[in-house]
Amino acid sequence: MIAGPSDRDDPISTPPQASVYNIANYLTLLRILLVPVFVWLLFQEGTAWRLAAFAVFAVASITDKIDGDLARARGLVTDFGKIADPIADKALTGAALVSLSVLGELWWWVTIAILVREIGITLMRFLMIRTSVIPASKGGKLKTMLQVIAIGLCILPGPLDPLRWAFMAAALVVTVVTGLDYLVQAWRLRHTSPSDS
Ligand SMILES: O=P(O)(O)OC[C@H](O)CO
Repeated sequence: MIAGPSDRDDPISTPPQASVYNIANYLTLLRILLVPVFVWLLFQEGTAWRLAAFAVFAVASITDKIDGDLARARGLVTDFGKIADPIADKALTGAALVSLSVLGELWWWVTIAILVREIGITLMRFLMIRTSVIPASKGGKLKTMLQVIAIGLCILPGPLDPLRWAFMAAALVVTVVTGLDYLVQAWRLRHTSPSDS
């Protein structure tokens, strides 16, 4: 959930790396493939479908934790994983947020604020990919964990409102703050010559 193949604090990529064809990256791809399944289930009517959507969302979220642990334990951290892992997280949470807003169960402004941050940081990572890879920070992982819990609570049927909105508010705040932190990190990387470090 909050850990991924991208779990490394050093923003500069250093070879040699494991092959990209490894179990951790396959789990990341599985997470992406589960997104349309999850969305389809979410749009079906009835409590059973809701619970099925929640189950798929939970499984997909758990692969995030497993792929990160595997990558670290088996030395499978790759630049591909560092980029693909946050994208898989964003595909899952982004699809969930948009779906909930389309269904009228979440304010659009919350979804848009989170999407702007997520897409913006992803674009920034791509723009900087030639010079450095900015991996997920601890704050970024906390953000994903809070988003997953908040979304999970929104998916679940039942009277969970105070809890739902408390987690969604916390997720929103951490999403914005970590986004600003990545921007500062990127600015520093661009304005620090190799001789300065
Ligand atoms: O905040 P980001 O963009 O680094 O994403 C964090 C990842 O989703 C953690 O797995």
